[in-house]
Amino acid sequence: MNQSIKPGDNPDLTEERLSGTFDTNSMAAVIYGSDKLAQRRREISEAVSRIPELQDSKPCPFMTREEKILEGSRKSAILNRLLPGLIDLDSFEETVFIHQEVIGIEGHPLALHESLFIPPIATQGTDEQQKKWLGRAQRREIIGCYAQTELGHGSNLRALETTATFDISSQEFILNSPTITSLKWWPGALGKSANWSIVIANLIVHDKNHGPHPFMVQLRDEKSHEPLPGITVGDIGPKMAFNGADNGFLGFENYRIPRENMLMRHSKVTPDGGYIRPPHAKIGYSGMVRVRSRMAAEQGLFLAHALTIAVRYSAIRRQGYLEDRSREVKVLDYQTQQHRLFPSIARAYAFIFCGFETIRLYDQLLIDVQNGNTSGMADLHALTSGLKSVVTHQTGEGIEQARMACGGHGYSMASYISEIYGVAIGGCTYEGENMVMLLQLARYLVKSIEMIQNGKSKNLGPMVAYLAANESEIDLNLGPNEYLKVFQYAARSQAWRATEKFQKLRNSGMSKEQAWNQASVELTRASRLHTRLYIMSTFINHVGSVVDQKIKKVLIDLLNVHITYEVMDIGIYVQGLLSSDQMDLIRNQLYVSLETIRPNAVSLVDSFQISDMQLRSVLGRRDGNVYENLFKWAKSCPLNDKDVLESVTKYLKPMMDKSKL
Ligand SMILES: CCCCCCCCCC/C=C\CCCCC/C=C/C(=O)SCCNC(=O)CCNC(=O)[C@H](O)C(C)(C)COP(=O)(O)OP(=O)(O)OC[C@H]1O[C@@H](n2cnc3c(N)ncnc32)[C@H](O)[C@@H]1OP(=O)(O)O
Ligand SMILES: Cc1cc2nc3c(=O)[nH]c(=O)nc-3n(C[C@H](O)[C@H](O)[C@H](O)COP(=O)(O)OP(=O)(O)OC[C@H]3O[C@@H](n4cnc5c(N)ncnc54)[C@H](O)[C@@H]3O)c2cc1C
Repeated sequence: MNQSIKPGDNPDLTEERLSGTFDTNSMAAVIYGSDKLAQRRREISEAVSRIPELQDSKPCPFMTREEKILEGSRKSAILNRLLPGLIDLDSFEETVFIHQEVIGIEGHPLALHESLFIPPIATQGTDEQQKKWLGRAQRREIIGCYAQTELGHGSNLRALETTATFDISSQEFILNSPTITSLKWWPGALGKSANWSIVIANLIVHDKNHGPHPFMVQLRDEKSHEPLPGITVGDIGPKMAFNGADNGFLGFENYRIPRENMLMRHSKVTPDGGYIRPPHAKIGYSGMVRVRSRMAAEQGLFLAHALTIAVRYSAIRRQGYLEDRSREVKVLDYQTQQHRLFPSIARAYAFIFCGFETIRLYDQLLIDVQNGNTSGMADLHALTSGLKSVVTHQTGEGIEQARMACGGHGYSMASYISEIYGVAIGGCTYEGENMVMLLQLARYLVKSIEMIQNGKSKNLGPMVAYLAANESEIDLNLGPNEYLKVFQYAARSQAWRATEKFQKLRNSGMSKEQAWNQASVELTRASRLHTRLYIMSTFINHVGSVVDQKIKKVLIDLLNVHITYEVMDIGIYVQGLLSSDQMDLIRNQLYVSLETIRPNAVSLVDSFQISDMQLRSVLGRRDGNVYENLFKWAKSCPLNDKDVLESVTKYLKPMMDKSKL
């Protein structure tokens, strides 16, 4: 049963919902991990919809940037008062969810507070530091951000220029931005809202640079909100999207903070200027790993937003004819439309499934690290580096296809897809530019192959064990596991090809860095294939674990769309393995899978259970009553407040008058 059916809905959409073969609440439970979690999302949406002061004052596309920031702040403040009665305050998921529900995806002054400011205090601060700041931050007595990137440096953290020099005599660190390129640039909420920040600066003790470390830094006076002396701070200006957030710049001039403001759970500076190393050199980067580990699920949901809009709209949009010339068909019936949208539905499910898995892996790693075991850090760094890169890229592609699938109306801000696209593709850049992160994973793949070459295959972790296999024939009595083998073949041969290229260049006398650079396109290809293999195998495992048979059946259908599409998409890498007859077979299986999934397409996107409030799309409305609401939306555009604008009276009219003969 599809739980979205209501009286007064567009009959085309109701027809789609009636053709679904499964219960959308049960599917939501599988998507979000449990019936309880899915149920909590519905309860929160429902509760929020009944609170008038949390509703949008006008559609976001009609707001200026200043209005967006004001609206985000207004709602954040109301939420802070109401949160205790609405959500479990200890749940990060519920906190994120309610903010997205109420404020949306365009960012807001507290967007970074929960995800990048509080976690480093909680994981890298000592017990005393947590006692001092955590409660204040959680109550939102202070608003924080995360200032790492600089005007001249982002990807390469080793080149950061901001310094924190220890002054033994005063027991203080002195922060400085020695050059224009050392200004912090980009941190969200820094521009106008935050009064505190985690600042990443090079720790200098006794003239020795110990590299980037995190510091708690007060930026603005807690009473007046004016920048404190020694601080230069402001907003960096409008962005491609995400304009509800005030990304900012920040400079320091001999700005002093107490020694106790360096986050010292792992690295320490003692009062006499001694430096105690962390248990793992990159432990200070763990805040980034945390955010990356959450990005697959987050991005999967961005894709889910765009697909909810495009699939629902495709079910009410009629254009052209198939056999029956008496009525135009739903565009969702065209194979091209299905090919454009259904593999993306499968990807959205796959990203969310493997996203929740990486969140679980991170949480486990955190426990291990707190217990002094850092051995899992390299694996998770490699995995999340690849995953954030592949998922953000494919999400961007999927959202853009969703926009095009909506024809002209997809281009209107009424669809809201352009905003979803703009926000989502920010993910290709933030938390590590995609190419840079793919190359981090490639280091791990190359090292794994070198282990095989050195006869140490048995030391390989489970995620890279396939690199040592030797599959050269596939029995195409195709089930998911055979597809997995095809993908393993592709990922393995590309990883070996890239590694051998790198090694050959090295053996020719080239420096390690030059050889790496000249092999880097091949290396990034290897990283993508490895990651896509991981996504596919997680999807297969997840579907295998589903108990409800009706849900399992439709997820198997979706998995078939995924595996056939993915293998067709990497055809060039499997030419040595699959014959052209086998490729034809897979292609036909894909077409059959598209037909099989067709009756469930609307129910599959309904199962994401994204409310109208959160979706903010006229095209994607749950009730499917698009045309009358598009007309209402257009009429409410501020340009239509007057019939004759100043642009006409001041310029166009005089121009036309002058042009009259
Ligand atoms: C109120 C609630 C609201 C909540 C809102 C949520 C809303 C959700 C919707 C969100 C929508 C929009 C939000 C937008 C938010 C945007 C926030 C963005 C923030 C940022 O971008 S912060 C800045 C991020 N910056 C980066 O990521 C920089 C990338 N660069 C690096 O990480 C590093 O420089 C590097 C890893 C590329 C290289 O580091 P380097 O020190 O030079 O090391 P290498 O020499 O390359 O490698 C040496 C070895 O170290 C290993 N290594 C590297 N990193 C790690 C690690 N993290 N862990 C373990 N090991 C690591 C590396 O593998 C090498 O190992 P090897 O020698 O090969 O064995
Ligand atoms: C929406 C948004 C929000 C952000 N929020 C924050 C925040 O809250 N806090 C914060 O500190 N930062 C934030 N950032 C900054 C972000 O983390 C950086 O922009 C990001 O890490 C990329 O760094 P960069 O801008 O220096 O890119 P660059 O490194 O200059 O990238 C430019 C090009 O160079 C290539 N390149 C760079 N190095 C290499 C290499 N070694 N090998 C091959 N190619 C390379 C890249 O692939 C890319 O094509 C945000 C950015 C955005 C877009």
